[in-house]
Amino acid sequence: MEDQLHIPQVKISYLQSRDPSIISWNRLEKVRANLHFSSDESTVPSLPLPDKVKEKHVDVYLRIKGGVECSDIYAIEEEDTFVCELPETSTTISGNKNGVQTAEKYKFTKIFNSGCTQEEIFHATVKEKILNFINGENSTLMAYGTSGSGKTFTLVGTTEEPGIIPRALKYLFHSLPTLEQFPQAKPLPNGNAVILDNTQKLIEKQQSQSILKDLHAYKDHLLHEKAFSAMQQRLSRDPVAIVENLTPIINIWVSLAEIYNEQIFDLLNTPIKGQQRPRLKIGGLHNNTYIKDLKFINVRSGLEAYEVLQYGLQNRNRASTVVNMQSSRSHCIFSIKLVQGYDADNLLVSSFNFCDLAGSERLKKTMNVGDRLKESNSINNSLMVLGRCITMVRDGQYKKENKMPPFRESKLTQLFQRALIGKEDIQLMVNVNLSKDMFPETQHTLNFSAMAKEVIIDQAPVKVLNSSRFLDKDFDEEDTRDEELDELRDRLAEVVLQLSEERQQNQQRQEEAIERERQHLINTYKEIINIKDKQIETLKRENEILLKEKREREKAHLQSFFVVSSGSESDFEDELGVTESDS
Ligand SMILES: Nc1ncnc2c1ncn2[C@@H]1O[C@H](COP(=O)(O)OP(=O)(O)OP(=O)(O)O)[C@@H](O)[C@H]1O
Repeated sequence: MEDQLHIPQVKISYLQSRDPSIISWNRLEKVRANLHFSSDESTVPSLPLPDKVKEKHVDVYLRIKGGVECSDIYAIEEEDTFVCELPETSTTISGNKNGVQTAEKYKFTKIFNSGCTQEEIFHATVKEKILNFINGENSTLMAYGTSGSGKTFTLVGTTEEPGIIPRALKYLFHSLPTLEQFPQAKPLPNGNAVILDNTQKLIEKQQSQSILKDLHAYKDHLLHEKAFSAMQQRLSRDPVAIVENLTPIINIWVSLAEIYNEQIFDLLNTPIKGQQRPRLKIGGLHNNTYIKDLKFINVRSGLEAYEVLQYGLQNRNRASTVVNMQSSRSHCIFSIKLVQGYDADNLLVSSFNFCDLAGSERLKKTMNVGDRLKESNSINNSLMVLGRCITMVRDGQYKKENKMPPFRESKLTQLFQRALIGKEDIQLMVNVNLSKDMFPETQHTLNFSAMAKEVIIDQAPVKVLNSSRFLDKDFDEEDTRDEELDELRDRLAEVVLQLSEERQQNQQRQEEAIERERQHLINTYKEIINIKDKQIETLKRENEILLKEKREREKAHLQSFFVVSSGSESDFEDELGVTESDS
């Protein structure tokens, strides 16, 4: 049985964008770097290839939010073990629920206490990865945590305390020589690159200049510029990496995308006035998923890249919620692409993705309604899918379970599936707020990170020196099929949404009609009751008159009878007084 499971069964997925090396989850096919040299190899100096990376686990860091009072149920042992005392009713990750007070231990690559500076965090996490990036390795850093736990602060930071991204940009550009005025090669979304002709060079230059010009019109632009130059000065004493064997072509490009309510938008694409920002689709190509039509902007310095980031961030969906005044309502992906090489046939593209995930939220706590509630549902759902994918990848690696993680159930996991299965370098920055009232959220976050920490990265980084022969046209057929599937899927989602909206509207209409009918009946019955009340009043009055008349008649009758029998009217009056009071 065991042996049968190990027979590779490579099935071509027509749901593109699944990594073809995924055969089953207990077996990840080993794919070795695939280098394409079309010209005489002896005349082309080869690009540096990293050594085969030893099997290792995903790096998971824990950052404890500063400026909040920490609950005393938490403790840090050494620099990598986080201890959490669980109340009797809690369930541990190992499934314990025995009514005994237990403590759960969580291992991290490193724990950053609330007093750690942004600089310390950068040095311990991303700095080394930047060198791997220059060597052609892809890398992803994801910031995960509940809303308000400090994800954006860790990645982007503030003008006084710049985060990992501006520091990474500074470090990257200082490790490279001064870049050419005009870009020579541009990355394609599908992972390849093309050499630009003179006209294209001009167009690309204009694109980046127009974005920078737009940004310079913002009033707080100067603040960013000052903060970045202040930071550059502060870091100028830091050792700068010496990178050898750099190629004649070196270009850096950046992009910024957001996944908002399961729709992808290009934050560097300013829509024409009055129009909505277009929705982008996911494309798939062999072992690569990418965002189609995402704009990449050429940058020549850390400052330029940082400015482009700031430009895009102004367009990000943010809103004030109960837990965070400036809550990010979307997952945001800032990508840096490095294109290096010699000529059209020898280009290498590496990417570094920084992913600022939207924070998970407890709906009860956030008390969100309307748009905020819709966003919360979408955020929580995609994070749940991320958790399920990580758990299933980990179970596949350890328990040899043969299940396909549900990558396609959310745009986020679809885009990062290659990194999530451990075939590319991925780091997770887990942000927690250890205040007492955040206990359930913190425990959930810790359990998530424990799963992620166990995922094995078992693949040497794949390097592909592309040839222009392998550009778009070769993949047209696959792309078209993908596009058709994407369109069908989108159409289906739209129809489902439309149906559910119509059902809701119908229900609302029905409820309104019932309410109207109810009100009508109430009013009708009220009127009937009014009329009846009036009739009763009239009857009462008539009855009283009749009674009075009758009494008058009887009185007259008695009077005449008395006069006839006794002869005195006054005697009758006296007698009547007695008679009336008696009666
Ligand atoms: N380590 C820290 N030290 C000081 N202030 C912090 C720290 N972490 C976060 N903050 C502050 O807390 C607030 C919320 O942080 P941030 O916006 O980064 O949270 P987030 O996790 O990105 O939230 P969301 O998911 O809702 O966008 C910000 O004002 C930020 O400056």
